[in-house]
Amino acid sequence: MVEFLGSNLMKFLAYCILFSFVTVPLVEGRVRHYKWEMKYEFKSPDCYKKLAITINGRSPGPSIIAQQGDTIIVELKNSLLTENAAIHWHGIRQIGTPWFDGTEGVTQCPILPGDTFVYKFVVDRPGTYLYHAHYGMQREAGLYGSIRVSLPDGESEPFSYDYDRSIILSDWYHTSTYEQAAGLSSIPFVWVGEPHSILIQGKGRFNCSTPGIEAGLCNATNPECTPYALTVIPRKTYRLRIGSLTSLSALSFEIEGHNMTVVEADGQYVEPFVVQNLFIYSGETYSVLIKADQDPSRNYWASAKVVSRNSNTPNGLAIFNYYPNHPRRNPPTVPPPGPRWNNTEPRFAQSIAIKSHQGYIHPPPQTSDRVIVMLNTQNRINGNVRWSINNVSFNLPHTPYLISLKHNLLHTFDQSPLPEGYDFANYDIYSIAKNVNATTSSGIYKLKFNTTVDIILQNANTMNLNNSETHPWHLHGHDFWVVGYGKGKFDKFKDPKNYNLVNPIMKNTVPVHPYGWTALRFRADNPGVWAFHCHIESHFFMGMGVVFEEGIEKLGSLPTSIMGCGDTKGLHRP
Ligand SMILES: O=C1O[C@H]([C@@H](O)CO)C(O)=C1O
Repeated sequence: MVEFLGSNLMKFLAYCILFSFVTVPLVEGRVRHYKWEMKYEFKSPDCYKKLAITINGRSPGPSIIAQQGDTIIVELKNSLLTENAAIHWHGIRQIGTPWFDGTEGVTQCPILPGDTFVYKFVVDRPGTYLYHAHYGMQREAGLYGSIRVSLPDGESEPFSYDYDRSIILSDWYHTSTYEQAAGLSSIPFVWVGEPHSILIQGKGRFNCSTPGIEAGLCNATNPECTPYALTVIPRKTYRLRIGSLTSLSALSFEIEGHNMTVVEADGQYVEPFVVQNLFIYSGETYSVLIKADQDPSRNYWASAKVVSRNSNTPNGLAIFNYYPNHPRRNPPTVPPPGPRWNNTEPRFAQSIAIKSHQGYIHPPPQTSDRVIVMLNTQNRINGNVRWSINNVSFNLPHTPYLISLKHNLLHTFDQSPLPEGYDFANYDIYSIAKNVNATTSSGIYKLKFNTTVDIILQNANTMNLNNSETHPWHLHGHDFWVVGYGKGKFDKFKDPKNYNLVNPIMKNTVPVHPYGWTALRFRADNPGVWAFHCHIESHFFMGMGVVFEEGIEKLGSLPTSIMGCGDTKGLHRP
């Protein structure tokens, strides 16, 4: 009897174990441990020598290559000698770890020179993500890299390819972070201007014969500025993961003679669509499939051109290299000129074309609990040029919100609520900004936990005649559904009726086009404090952002490693 029971019990247990394996795949992944050191080093990414911030000697820094469910540990040593730092993991939602979002002033104190800070978080979804500095304007100095998260073993994607490659597009200035930041906060205002070069995977080419360039600073034969070569085997299909971490520029990317099929955006599968050139804004990532199906006896140009601004920056060039041609052999053709900078139509069209992949639709909630309209304007406040949301320009406090809110240090930031909208009836978005009564604030939007929030980003004219810019807005801690784009002034009665609530794409960064509006919907379901801002580095520096708080009461105690600055001094020593 005992024997009988025993053997059946064994069978039952074996069945349970087997069953649990079948229905609940093991999601717990590996731990991937990185040891990084940030330093200033002289680099010549576009042949011109300049101080750059490197990670382990490189800019772009090392890639994080992981699998869904892995835990990433980055031991980050700040060897910048005299400068603080922080790194944001862009597109990683930090569920349960809001303190490791890496946003200085919002989720942590800066990492002091000489200190090592340990970031630890789970990459819970497959896709293409980024990391970059989130302190002052350090991203401009080259502190960034890419994160690639693959599917768990045995799972497949809704498309196929032979090889997987990643590139980062960026823009590059010969002025330093300090010259830029000081100029932006000076009276009179000194604008950062257009970048000197566009870099493709950290390589560009400045014309060393430009008049006024000091001898010895620019060397056209420096191997550091050899164009990046993407080597391909004829007839194979490549998945190219493209991320933009420009400081300012909106780009159009293309590979001469090759179509690109867009399959992923910001970590979400999209219904595939074919483009000749891809518009990409700072903070966005895309995966495109490219078949190496052209004449294999030569190389082709890959080109990134500035759009949306009347820029004199030369196009960034790389070489799409057909093996076995030499990777440094220039293509026999003139690089493609790219689209006209001021034609917004194809950019709107691309935005509207992106839909969630049919097999991967996460439908949005059909209604929202709160609508916040955000009018984006450029203003002058006390003589400074600033950007404002509903006439309020954002000021980052010295004590990070996450710590202030959790430890009731409420005197550290403005407590008055921020405006939910703007008096649209009386605001002319086509005229030079007239809202002279703009103010600054470090106030935040408190969102009720587990509610659905709509944000309407409304663009307008800047302080210059006939000028409205493109702003890529990035939300930390969430993906949002992009439920609508429009031209002109948003109509709160008419436009919501045309929202796409069937198959909208989810993203973490989205453009608001010149004189247009973009509508987003998200669930406030991730306890923490999250920045939402224009990803143009100078614009965020000039106040173009807001902060959301949700569910903070659900968080346990904060790690003491994020403390030490402002009014948190003393909190970090128990
Ligand atoms: O914020 C900005 O300031 C300048 C210009 O509007 C003022 O000189 C510009 O092009 C921006 O994007």
